[in-house]
Amino acid sequence: MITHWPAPAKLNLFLYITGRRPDGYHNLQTLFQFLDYGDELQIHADQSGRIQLLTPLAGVADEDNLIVRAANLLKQAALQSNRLSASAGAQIAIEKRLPMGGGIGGGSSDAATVLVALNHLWQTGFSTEELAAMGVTLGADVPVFVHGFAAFAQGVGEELQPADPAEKWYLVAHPGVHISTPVVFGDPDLTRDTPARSLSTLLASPFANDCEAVVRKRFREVDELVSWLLEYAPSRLTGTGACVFAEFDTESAARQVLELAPNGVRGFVARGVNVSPLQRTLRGD
Ligand SMILES: C[C@](O)(CO)[C@H](O)COP(=O)(O)OP(=O)(O)OC[C@H]1O[C@@H](n2ccc(N)nc2=O)[C@H](O)[C@@H]1O
Ligand SMILES: Nc1ncnc2c1ncn2[C@@H]1O[C@H](COP(=O)(O)OP(=O)(O)OP(=O)(O)O)[C@@H](O)[C@H]1O
Repeated sequence: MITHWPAPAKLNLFLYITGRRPDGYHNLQTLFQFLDYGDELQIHADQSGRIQLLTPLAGVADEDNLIVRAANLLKQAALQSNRLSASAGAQIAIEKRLPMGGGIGGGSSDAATVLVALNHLWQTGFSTEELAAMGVTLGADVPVFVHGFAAFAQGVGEELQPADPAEKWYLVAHPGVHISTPVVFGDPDLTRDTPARSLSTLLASPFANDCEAVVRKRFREVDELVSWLLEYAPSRLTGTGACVFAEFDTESAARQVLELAPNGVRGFVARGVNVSPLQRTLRGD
């Protein structure tokens, strides 16, 4: 019985905005890779009929917590298709390591891990596609975490195609500011007209993030952090921020720079991986 389930972070190695849909959502071309670093969940299935979160998150009501929402979503879908009895329940605890709202996918990854883990523990037999379809209702990034392979994503992030980018070492740093995703996507100066390109063209071009210019303009802390990291390595924003990452060939090179980080900057060093730690756990690797 698996009891410990990883919820890894992700990076958007590149992120381009190719247009805006009538409903206001943006069409993206982005390359997702996982990190071998993240939250860790302990999950025990029981017969209490209840989803119990043993470790509430500060500032997030339990019913809004993506962990609880994902568990309830799976349970409802399983009840409706007669795969589960109403007495099915779970106790879930999380060791939260990922900064919230950092653009490294913490909440989405927690949700995906709960979907995959409870589908396994409750033996509800949903396919990966079915879990991803449930997950996208919780957040645009949940499907990539459910599938568990590095991916080139298009549409609003739901069209996934497996990819195999180099597995570099990253210094991921948080400048200590909160950045709201809708505010970035709503900025009038956001670049929204980058021409769509093929994956092979994108892989052969320098990687960039179309959100970075407006985020650097609005947040001096991000601007300064990117400028500082660029002195050492190729560096940019992930998602809509606030985290930025710098890319290195070795772990020790990344750690050396982390030790020099200015006051107020929190960070960690992790390896980029193309198969997610969640997939490895499920496969028993
Ligand atoms: C930018 C990424 O971090 C790339 O990985 C994600 O697509 C963002 O995913 P997320 O934080 O889960 O965002 P969601 O909760 O799905 O969307 C938050 C808000 O951001 C805007 N939004 C989000 C995704 C998208 N493709 N276009 C948008 O315009 C919408 O206003 C939406 O209401
Ligand atoms: N389990 C959870 N972990 C983190 N945040 C959660 C969780 N449940 C709900 N939330 C809410 O979701 C918000 C966004 O959190 P998250 O860490 O997923 O953002 P993010 O890293 O910006 O995600 P993305 O990279 O997908 O944009 C938080 O500010 C918090 O209010």
